[in-house]
Amino acid sequence: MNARTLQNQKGLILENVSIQLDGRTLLELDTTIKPGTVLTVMGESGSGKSSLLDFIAGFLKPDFKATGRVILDGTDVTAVPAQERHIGLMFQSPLLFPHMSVAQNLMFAIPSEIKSRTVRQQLAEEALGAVNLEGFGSKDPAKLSGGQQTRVALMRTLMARPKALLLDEPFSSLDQSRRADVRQKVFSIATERALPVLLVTHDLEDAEVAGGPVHRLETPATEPQ
Ligand SMILES: Nc1ncnc2c1ncn2[C@@H]1O[C@H](COP(=O)(O)OP(=O)(O)OP(=O)(O)O)[C@@H](O)[C@H]1O
Repeated sequence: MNARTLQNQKGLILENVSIQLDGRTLLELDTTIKPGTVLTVMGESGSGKSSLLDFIAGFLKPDFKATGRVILDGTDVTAVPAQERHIGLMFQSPLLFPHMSVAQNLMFAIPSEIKSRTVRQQLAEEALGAVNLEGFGSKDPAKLSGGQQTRVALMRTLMARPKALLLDEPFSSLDQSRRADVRQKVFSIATERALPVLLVTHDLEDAEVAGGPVHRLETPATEPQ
């Protein structure tokens, strides 16, 4: 794809991506995730799901080699440092900072261009309201339930105004009813903000609700040591 064609491409393009480990190809993927749609990636343990996310986010471990390009909203970000890619990540564990209140966790992610403390506080409050956690700002994250922490983590990821979302089993610590709620919230925010989303999950229901294409990674013939 030449530079001029690239400029008009919205969404996340994974162009001829190939990841190798110890001289063997772990996975290959060539796809486009359109704005507001979810690509679900499934695969057995060891098939390379985390490595694929690491590559897209910009921190593939040095033991791996990769070729191909990551193109985000028309810009080739393959060689751009992770912190400048504007890609939001969410993992199985919420990973909230334990020494900060819930509101401080949220405000930490707000871009530094927004300097006004009042505005930052207001954005944090609005974010909590969006996931039905009004009034939780002053709480210690450790005192929240798993589902509440996951909702805060989701909003913290979104506060940074990412251009794409990579979700690595983000709902797996939630019980069934909370899982459905949080999942719905994530997908509706992604649609509202026209974010391309790559979701790694083992749950077929997640894939069904996401409604987008499903890519299955091949199981490695032999588990590398
Ligand atoms: N730092 C590393 N050095 C060498 N090999 C690694 C390293 N990290 C992971 N691997 C191997 O690379 C392969 C792919 O790992 P990866 O974590 O991407 O798979 P995964 O599909 O995410 O697995 P899981 O579902 O168990 O998290 C695995 O076989 C793993 O053992």
